[in-house]
Amino acid sequence: MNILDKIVLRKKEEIAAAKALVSIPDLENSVHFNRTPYVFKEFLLADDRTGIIAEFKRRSPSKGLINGIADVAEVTQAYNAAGASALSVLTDVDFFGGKTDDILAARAANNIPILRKDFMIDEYQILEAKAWGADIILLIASILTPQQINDFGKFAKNLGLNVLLEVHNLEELERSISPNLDAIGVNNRNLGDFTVDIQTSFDLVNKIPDEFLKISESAISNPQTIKDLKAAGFNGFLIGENFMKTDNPGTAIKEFVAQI
Ligand SMILES: O=C(O)c1ccccc1NCC(=O)[C@H](O)[C@H](O)COP(=O)(O)O
Repeated sequence: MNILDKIVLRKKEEIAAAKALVSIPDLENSVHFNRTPYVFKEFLLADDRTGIIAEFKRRSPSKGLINGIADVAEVTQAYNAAGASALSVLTDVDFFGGKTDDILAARAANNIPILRKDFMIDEYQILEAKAWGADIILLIASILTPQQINDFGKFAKNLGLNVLLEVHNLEELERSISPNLDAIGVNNRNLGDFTVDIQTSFDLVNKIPDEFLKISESAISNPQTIKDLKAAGFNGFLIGENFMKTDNPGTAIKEFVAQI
């Protein structure tokens, strides 16, 4: 069984446990549920923002422990102050060391969009994202059918959330495009074998219809790469490990931004 299959299998158990603990009416009555989410596009294209979606990531299947001590409010505030257009907060517990409280803490500390970064396979998770104060959800093409992408996208849009679709190749892109999406991200990491190649983004950028925001995801560590991706047509750049692996992710993003 590959890692994605393992993640999805465990995710089903995680969702069943969450449903038993917190009902849908409880989610709908939570403090953030009725707030109007930020519009992702406005922050991604703003002149005073960098296009960087800065990720809070403690660990990953490919790298193991990345940062066991960083404080989510402190780091995300520093990302925001450095000009991040949005924050990505991993909420997967077992494989990425995420917590529900991470989104709540990031929400309380910041006034820019937050992506709930997780493996979304059930509408319940979209309701959770809204209840926790997220603005954007991720739909990963390799674990969803085109019908699920369309339906989950519609469900999220009806809640006012922004929707980011993640693809890794042309076949996933072509079968997954739906009107219920705001942005399409090209993941430079192959989630099956963890190999990374920025060329994946350059190969796919012109295949993404211009009505969608274009995001390059993963394995970005060089400021020159941002310049090259921008020139190729990308609007956004999802970066996690490059900042989180340092002793001070806030300083790392500041120094990175000074060079783009
Ligand atoms: O990062 C992993 O090892 C990973 C493994 C399996 C599924 C997803 C994975 N990562 C999720 C991501 O998309 C990245 O956290 C995100 O794009 C940031 O990437 P990076 O800048 O390389 O940390």
